[in-house]
Amino acid sequence: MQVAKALTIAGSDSGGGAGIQADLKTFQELDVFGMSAITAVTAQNTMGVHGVYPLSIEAVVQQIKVIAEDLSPDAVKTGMLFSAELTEAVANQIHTSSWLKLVVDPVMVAKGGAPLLQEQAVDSLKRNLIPLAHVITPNIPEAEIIVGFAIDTFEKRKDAAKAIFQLGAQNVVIKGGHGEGSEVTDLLFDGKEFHLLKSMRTETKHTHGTGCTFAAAITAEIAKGKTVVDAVTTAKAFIQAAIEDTLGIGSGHGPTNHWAYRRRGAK
Ligand SMILES: Nc1ncnc2c1ncn2[C@@H]1O[C@H](COP(=O)(O)OP(=O)(O)O)[C@@H](O)[C@H]1O
Ligand SMILES: Cc1ncc(COP(=O)(O)O)c(N)n1
Repeated sequence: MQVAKALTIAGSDSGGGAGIQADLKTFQELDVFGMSAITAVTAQNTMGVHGVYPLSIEAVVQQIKVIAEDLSPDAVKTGMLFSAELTEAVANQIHTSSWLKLVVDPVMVAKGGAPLLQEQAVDSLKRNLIPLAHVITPNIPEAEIIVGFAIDTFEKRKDAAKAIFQLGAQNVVIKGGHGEGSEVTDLLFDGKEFHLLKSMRTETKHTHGTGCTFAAAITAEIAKGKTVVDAVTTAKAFIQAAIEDTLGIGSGHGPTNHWAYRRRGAK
């Protein structure tokens, strides 16, 4: 039996909707064996981030090294990296392990506003990690921080995708959750062409972990050998189902429904 394997290098969300937990649930739903290297533990629920406890560089590097020695992932995803030092150490390990199928979700701020990446780490992200990315998936505020200009029109979004491509990412997906209108459009730039992925916008407050889940679904599909366009298309359907079939749990911004895509028989 051929088993596709994916590794997530990210933060733990005790509330289970984002971070490592969202990634592993998504990998499993898409028939991919999931592995994790935890960068930070967060005390989090649907009301917000109540504590952030980064792990030591040594602890993070060792998790990645032992996976590299034994389990060779077919694709790797990064999420919350918290500091410049952790970002650089993770990038070094990915480079040393020659992991080419890398999906970078440049997590910066939680939906409730808590910082998950220190400001001084943005430089390290741009210098060390983005050049290794096969796919990068910023939301609009993250893309603005990376490129340093405001994205207030669709043309500017295209300019931002080109600018991030120039930093070395081979495929750039600028997600549209933070845009406006009755549709949500994600924009994929592969260096040559722009691809638009559209869905109806669901009016809901339960969008905790949408970015993590979307990037994890891309990673799972790439681990199975799918092209980037196909992987992003499946990921868009996966997250749309997860948002539409809401679980409605927690009193704040609740998690998405990681079962929804499979239960719909969409797989
Ligand atoms: N209200 C919504 N309705 C439908 N799809 C959404 C909605 N919000 C986000 N999405 C989708 O979820 C994914 C994550 O988008 P976004 O919210 O922009 O990222 P992040 O969680 O990083 O802020 C994207 O594929 C986007 O199209
Ligand atoms: C540990 C961790 N990682 C990432 C996010 C971002 O979540 P979102 O996908 O909602 O932007 C989070 N809230 N917690």
